[in-house]
Amino acid sequence: MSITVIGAGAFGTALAISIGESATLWCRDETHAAEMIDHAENQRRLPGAPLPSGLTVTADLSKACQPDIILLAVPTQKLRSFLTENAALMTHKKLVACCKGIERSSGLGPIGVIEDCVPDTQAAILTGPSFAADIARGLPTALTLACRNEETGKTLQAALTTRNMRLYRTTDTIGAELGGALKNVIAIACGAVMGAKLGESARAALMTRGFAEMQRMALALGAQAETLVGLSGFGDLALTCSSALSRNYQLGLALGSRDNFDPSITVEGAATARAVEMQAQSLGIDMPVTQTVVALLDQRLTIEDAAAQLLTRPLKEE
Ligand SMILES: NC(=O)C1=CN([C@@H]2O[C@H](COP(=O)(O)OP(=O)(O)OC[C@H]3O[C@@H](n4cnc5c(N)ncnc54)[C@H](O)[C@@H]3O)[C@@H](O)[C@H]2O)C=CC1
Ligand SMILES: O=C(CO)COP(=O)(O)O
Repeated sequence: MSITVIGAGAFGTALAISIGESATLWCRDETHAAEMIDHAENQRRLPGAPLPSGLTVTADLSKACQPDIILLAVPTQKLRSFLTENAALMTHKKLVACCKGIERSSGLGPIGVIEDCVPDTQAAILTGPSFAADIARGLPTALTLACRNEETGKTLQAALTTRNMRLYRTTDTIGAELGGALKNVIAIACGAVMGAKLGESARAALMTRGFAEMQRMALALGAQAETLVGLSGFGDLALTCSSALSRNYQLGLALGSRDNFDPSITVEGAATARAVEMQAQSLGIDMPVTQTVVALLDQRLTIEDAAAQLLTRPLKEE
């Protein structure tokens, strides 16, 4: 079955590599597309990962959008502008969000954004613990494919499972979206703890209390508890909070150690933290770790003050 991947970033390229010769990889920049074809590699975004010989790389969007299944691997905050501009090409397709975040302007997850921009579509999300570099190297990974329509979910699960990506299926799109979005915020917090050398015990505490607030928010918005303890929630939280390969964790490390961080790097958790903080406030949900991350990002709090603030909150039951 032919499949198109929109977005020749690290993740889109890795997905296209794993899908192999039935994949078309669309890149918005013609020069970049030509470079990828010449070098059989995406040297800008995923160096060291050869593109399989049958993989089609193109900058021609109408050519790329022929297949019925389209994977959208652009950052969450860019998804709306891409879809708004190109909605006509996306209508009646099966659109699979391959991004993790909450849109800052609307508070919607990727599926909500897709449904807003392309009403005649069946939207799904592919999420879970998986670094682009691991997928591209053929290392084993397991992800969640969430789609409200069970039949479409089964079709996508079968079409997108590859020899190194094992897909589990759920109809709980809210849980899958929120798990992937919220874990990035907690990963920033964990990176900050490690960057400030506050210790692994502190990181484990933050991961656990961060997971508690992920669950509070997700359940309040209608997610199923089982989804949060699955690959898209706990699974991705564990990966992202413990690996220096994660860009969200790297941003946290930089905040904690007061180092500079390249603002061009895709870090979904920063915008998501702000979107989630606002939503939590309006819903009356207690999310102290997320609030602290926003304060650190805005430089309203030092890491030392942040730790002191979290440690001196009123004592409570677990
Ligand atoms: N890199 C990774 O290991 C993983 C990334 N993801 C998710 O994948 C999503 C994308 O991340 P990466 O590929 O890593 O980022 P990236 O920064 O490597 O690539 C982003 C891509 O989106 C394209 N893009 C940006 N704005 C666009 C627009 N308006 N229209 C069309 N294309 C646009 C860029 O040209 C670039 O090719 C994020 O939501 C991330 O959380 C998920 C799992 C693993
Ligand atoms: O989502 C990811 C792994 O599952 C990638 O995390 P980063 O976006 O923090 O690099």
